[in-house]
Amino acid sequence: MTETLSLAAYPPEVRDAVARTREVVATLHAELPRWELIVWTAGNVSQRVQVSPDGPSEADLLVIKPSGVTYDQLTPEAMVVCDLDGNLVEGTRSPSSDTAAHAYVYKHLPHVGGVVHTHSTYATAWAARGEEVPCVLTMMADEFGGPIPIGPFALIGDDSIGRGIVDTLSGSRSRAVLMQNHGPFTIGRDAKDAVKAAVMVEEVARTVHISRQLGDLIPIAQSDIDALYARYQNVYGQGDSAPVQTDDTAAALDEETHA
Ligand SMILES: O=C(CO)[C@@H](O)[C@@H](O)COP(=O)(O)O
Repeated sequence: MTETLSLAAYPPEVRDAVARTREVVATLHAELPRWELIVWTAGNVSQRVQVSPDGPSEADLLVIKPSGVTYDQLTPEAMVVCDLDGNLVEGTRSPSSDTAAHAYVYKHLPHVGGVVHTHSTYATAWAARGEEVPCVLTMMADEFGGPIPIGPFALIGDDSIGRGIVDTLSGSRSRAVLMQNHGPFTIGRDAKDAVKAAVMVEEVARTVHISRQLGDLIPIAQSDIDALYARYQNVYGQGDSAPVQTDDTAAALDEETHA
């Protein structure tokens, strides 16, 4: 944590957005124990706060939980606000130890509005082997557009985890990456979308793990993966749950549209 800035330096509409985001991020942290994605304090959720009406920028802020605080204490007031260089903007406690990773993702992937990190059991077991989860379920094609990739081993404390996340996801349609020997990080158009990806990556990691113990996995043809993913982007649900679009997704959709 470096210099402390003040939220008073930001216009009222940003301060209001921070207050709303505190509520969202505090509420979403309760989803991690609810879906059994964490033990003790081993997980965190953040959401971007855009400071310009023109869209996301490196001047944005993020709201994240304080480090090492149990989830029963994570009220909106307990949340911490930082800029994308990790500077504390508002908060009485130290931000999550993964703040630098979250901030790096927001800085380098402007379409990302939410980031989640857990140590969920099955996804982390795949990370311990440095093995990507192959795309053998239609739900994986829907949600992740392919396999769940592995990111490099990286020590916590600087932006190396964030760099590993961005380098891995920039070449993938997946909204989840398994950082080797560490665990899953997920991204989304907002924090709720990233929490959904965290729930789904643990579900598919468990299913594929169990299936592989019982026999050989059957791959899904790439053309079918592409069709399932494109459908999920355009048809599933009420039209408001389409996952965050990466450059690859946008290109795939463009190809699909003009095929
Ligand atoms: O993975 C790690 C530490 O290795 C962290 O994500 C985990 O302990 C949660 O830390 P925070 O309580 O968010 O600082």
